[in-house]
Amino acid sequence: MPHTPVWFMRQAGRSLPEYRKVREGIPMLESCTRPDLVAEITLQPVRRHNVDAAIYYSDIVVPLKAIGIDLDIKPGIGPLVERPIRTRADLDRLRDLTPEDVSYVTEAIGLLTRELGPTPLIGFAGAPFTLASYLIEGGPSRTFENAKAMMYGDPGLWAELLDRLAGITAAFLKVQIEAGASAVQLFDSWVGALAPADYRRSVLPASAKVLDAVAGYGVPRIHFGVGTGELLHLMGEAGADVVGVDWRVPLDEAARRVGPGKALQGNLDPTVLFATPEAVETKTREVLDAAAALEGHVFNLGHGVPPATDPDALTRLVEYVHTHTAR
Ligand SMILES: Cc1c2[nH]c(c1CCC(=O)O)Cc1[nH]c(c(CCC(=O)O)c1C)Cc1[nH]c(c(CCC(=O)O)c1C)Cc1[nH]c(c(C)c1CCC(=O)O)C2
Repeated sequence: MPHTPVWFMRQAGRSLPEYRKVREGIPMLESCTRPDLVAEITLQPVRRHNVDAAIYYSDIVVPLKAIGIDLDIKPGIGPLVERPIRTRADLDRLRDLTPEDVSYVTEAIGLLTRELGPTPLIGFAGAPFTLASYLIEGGPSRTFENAKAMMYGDPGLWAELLDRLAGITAAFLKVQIEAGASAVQLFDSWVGALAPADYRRSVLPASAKVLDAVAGYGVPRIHFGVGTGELLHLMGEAGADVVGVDWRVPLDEAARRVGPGKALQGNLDPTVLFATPEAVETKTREVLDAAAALEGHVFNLGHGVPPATDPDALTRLVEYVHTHTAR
């Protein structure tokens, strides 16, 4: 590529008026099962911002819904699970995922790879910890008290739950890759709530199982979480090719923590987008300078695009990264 590649987590979605228009009256999870709508929403930010990759429009809870978990996404709140997973008997509700459960994904990716041409399509899934946090808590949480109660108090049950989720997640990523996704991202958004020793013991084996299950396809595997400064080394150890970094750790320091042999993705603070264009450029320059000596860099925000972002700020940012990293 003649410049540093750039895309944005949550580049599709509420920051775009064209997204709000096509989603009118259609619930989030229903929209994820309609291949024509999925393709259109995935393509919207590619057309508008000239980003270097599309990310498949879906949600981390889609594979759980597909195997029959009773959950919904409430606007402004997030995923809510009717009957949380708390006991060994509850594990029976987490059956394996088959390609037939998510045939709309295969169909949508077929449409997308034809439309996208050479532009890569990034598939994704939620990592076992982050999925478990929603399943056990029953919804979003700041403290993860129920999830941690299981992790600390019943490590056997916890390990079985995470292992089952790893199988579902791996199957879901395989469907996306076999349909044509050219890279995958494993979102462990909330894993920064853990201390390194607990991550190593209670989470790393399940995430490593997912990453290992798709290693043979040869597509780049990105692994991302928020607030993971103290976990970066271990997240690299879990096996990804690219480690996503939030805005709290500069990329040169992140590279020291992750160690050699990996590319990094990130890490502009998303809320910088609410500042003046000059401030966005200054902060972007800082990210690019910190990335100068990396083995590989994919420019991104340190987390998802906030819904209230002015889309023009994102278009300008892509242009800035392209022109200032031109080789
Ligand atoms: C934790 C998490 C979830 N979902 C996801 C994560 C991991 C990424 C992250 O850390 O942000 C992943 C996700 N969800 C969505 C995408 C789309 C692809 C893209 O990045 O452009 C991706 C990659 C669409 C979505 N997922 C959701 C929306 C908004 C729903 C809507 O438009 O009605 C979109 C576009 C809903 C959702 N789903 C989830 C939350 C917290 C929310 C927000 C609730 C709200 O604020 O309304 C769970």
